Amino acid sequence: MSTSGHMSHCFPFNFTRRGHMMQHRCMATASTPTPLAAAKTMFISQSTVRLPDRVFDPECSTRQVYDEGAKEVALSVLSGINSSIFAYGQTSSGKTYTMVGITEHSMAEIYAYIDQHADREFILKFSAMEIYNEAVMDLLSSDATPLRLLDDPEKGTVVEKLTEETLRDKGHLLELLAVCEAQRQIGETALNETSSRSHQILRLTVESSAKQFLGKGNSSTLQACVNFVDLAGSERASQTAASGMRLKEGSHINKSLLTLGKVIRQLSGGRNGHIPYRDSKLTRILQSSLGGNARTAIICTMSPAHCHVEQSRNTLLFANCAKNVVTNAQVNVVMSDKALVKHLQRELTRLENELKFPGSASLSTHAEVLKEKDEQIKKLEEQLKELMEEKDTVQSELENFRKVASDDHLNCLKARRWVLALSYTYDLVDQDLLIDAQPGLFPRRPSNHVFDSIDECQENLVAYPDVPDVSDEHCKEVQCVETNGLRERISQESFHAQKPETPEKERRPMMDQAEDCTDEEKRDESITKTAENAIELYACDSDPSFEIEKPNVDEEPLALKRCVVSSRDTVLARSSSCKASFMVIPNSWFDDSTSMNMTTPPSENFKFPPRRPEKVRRNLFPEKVASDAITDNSTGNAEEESAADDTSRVTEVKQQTEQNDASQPQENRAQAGTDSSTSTTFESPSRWSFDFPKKQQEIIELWHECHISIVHRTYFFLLFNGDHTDHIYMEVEHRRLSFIKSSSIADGEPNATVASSLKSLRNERDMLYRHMVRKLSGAEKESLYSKWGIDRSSKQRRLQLSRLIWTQTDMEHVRESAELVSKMVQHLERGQAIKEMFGLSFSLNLRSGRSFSWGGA
Ligand SMILES: Nc1ncnc2c1ncn2[C@@H]1O[C@H](COP(=O)(O)OP(=O)(O)OP(=O)(O)O)[C@@H](O)[C@H]1O
Repeated sequence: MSTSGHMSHCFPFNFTRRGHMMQHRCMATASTPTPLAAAKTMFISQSTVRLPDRVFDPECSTRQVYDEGAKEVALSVLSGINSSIFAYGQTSSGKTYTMVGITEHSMAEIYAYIDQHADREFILKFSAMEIYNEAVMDLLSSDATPLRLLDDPEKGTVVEKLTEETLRDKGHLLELLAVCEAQRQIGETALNETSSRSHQILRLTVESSAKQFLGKGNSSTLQACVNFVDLAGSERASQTAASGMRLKEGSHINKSLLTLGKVIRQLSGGRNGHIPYRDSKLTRILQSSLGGNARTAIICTMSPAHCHVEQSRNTLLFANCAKNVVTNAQVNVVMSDKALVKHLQRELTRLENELKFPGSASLSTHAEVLKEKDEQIKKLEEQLKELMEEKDTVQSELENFRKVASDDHLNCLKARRWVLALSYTYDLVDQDLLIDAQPGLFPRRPSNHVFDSIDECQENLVAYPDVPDVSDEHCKEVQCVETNGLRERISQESFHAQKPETPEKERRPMMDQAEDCTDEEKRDESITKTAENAIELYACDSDPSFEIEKPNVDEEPLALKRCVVSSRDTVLARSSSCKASFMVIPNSWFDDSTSMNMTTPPSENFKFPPRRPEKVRRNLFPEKVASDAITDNSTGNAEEESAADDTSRVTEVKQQTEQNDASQPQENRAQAGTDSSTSTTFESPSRWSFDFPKKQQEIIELWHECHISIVHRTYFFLLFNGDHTDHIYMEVEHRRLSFIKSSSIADGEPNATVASSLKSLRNERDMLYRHMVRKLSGAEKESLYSKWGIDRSSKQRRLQLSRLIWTQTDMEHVRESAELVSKMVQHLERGQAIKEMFGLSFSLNLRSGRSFSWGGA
């Protein structure tokens, strides 16, 4: 590239077009109107690969520099992309020499391209200007008047009145180039005898259209310009020995080059802040080429002379910044009105489609949206299923309520029967005994008879006309039995003594008392007798061994006393009515709303083994039984054997009791006899702490076998935790459960009681299932699912959980179940319940406030 020998290197730096389409309104044309000036210009994005930066050695020809560093940029103009090629460097480093060669090669190739593309019509325009001492001069005009720079909103900076020649051919261009060269300010300096004293800008505008569309109104035209810029060289006055005019020129040159350096530096830093295009005419005119819609190549020239090392360094610094500048070159398409309308219509359709389907730009997006919707549908289906399950449960409950409501009358009648049983000695104790005592007074009924239906009950009432009808008010009497019956203690002797001899006229007032609910005392008196006896009978029948442990029955507290039976007490034996009184032990300590088992008639809850009352009677009244055996031959040998067994068992129990009393430490007995409050502790605390786990486990197993209410189990389990005063309650519970168990399978197979209990359990589980939603947090539920082996993805996991509660008898499961239920049941916290309610609550509780409610239910 060197011609004079003192220039050796050339650095072409290409400004690279990046980014995408920008609606850059720019017409890089002169002020002279062109045939396409009225048309609209569109900018179309085009991906362009950034050219590599190159360093050329002194021996490189200008052709090589052009080919490898400037050609692609220069020829971009044929594709509708603006381009610029700069030469930057110190004075006399070969800028002008290089740019002349680059311009010629470019022009030659442009014309060669035009020649090769006959299908397109090209229009080439040429303009030239120089900036001399900060004045813009038209190089194609003889007028030396400086031109003004105008800011056009569409075209950017425009040089006013700049001559733009439409080229006829290549020769015409060469002529104009010659004119420019002639017009340009050149001066002699110490470094260059033909030193350029101005910045020269040669501009070639190329417009091309496909010939086939020309004149049809729908053609589009590519329009772009290429600038060949030969900058004046930076110089030092000391080196150029400039003075006077040359010094002034040098000052302007340096000033404008300084601004160019600032702009390049600013642009290379990412366009942050103000870019001082307007600080010089050079940067103002080249604004679009430096940081706008153009591809740009900068050729930096340096002198190898050692004395120019500082200038060379500055040139390299400039080049280093320039290579980082990024421009936004676009393909400039000028469209006719018709073509523009067509294009805009297409664009409108596209935008409408985007509006119709927002966010659905791609198939992948569609798939994602569909997947999301599917998941939402699945969740909703799951929720719907759970809601349907809840609805079914509630419906079934509603049906139960309705049934209960419709059976209300039935229940009252059943309660009436029970009250009758309580009120009349005829049926209170054992009709067999009464009949035996006063034969003929009452018609005989099967000793173990249990009413199976209300019809039978009514028939029975008809069959016993002496028994007055009891109003529905007696339904309330049932409650009295529970609330008051246990408070009073009636002498067994007086009760027993009055019972057989009570004449009908004496019994009648008792009946009146039962009917008169306004007189509570009288009612209590008549009913509580039977209630107490019922309790005693219960204890009697459950486990004789319990009696053995009792050191002093007379001194036992009331609660205990009612659970302990002496051989004398058992004379009351059981009757169907007695059995009723504690057959209605609530299987479910449950909400009133679910207490259908509460309304279950006592006689339907449990049924005695058919032969059992007879056996008890035989044991207790062997003489009477013997006489009965004479008059009633219906009893067989088996019964006699059984009676003998029972008799021997009672005898054995008595013997054991005596032995136990004898072996009991004196101090214990003394204490038991003097301190009734502590006499409930049958065993020493140390022994009880040893026996408690065993007893507790037995009770748990009995709960399981007897299908006892979950809430009851939970309540009991949480309340009684090994304290020595718990002994009595646990003993009572144990006996109660033992009795229920033996009664429920008395016939060798489960009776209706089991089904009823199971139904109650199911209802409880349903309630648990519903309450889990509100009472348990998501984390708690998740933890339980995993702990109890429930598949967390299962749709019925909550239902499964409710079905697993209290289904095992191992202590860990029991404890977890109790904790879980306590969370869901109101008033189940420790301390809110009283232990006493477990000791003697054996009577019917139709509307008792003691029933536990579900929180929020
Ligand atoms: N590659 C080259 N081969 C041969 N001669 C060259 C070459 N480059 C430059 N010259 C000669 O060097 C001299 C200075 O070159 P040129 O005028 O191009 O420098 P310049 O950088 O334009 O100087 P200024 O900034 O002062 O205008 C000219 O006589 C030119 O012919």
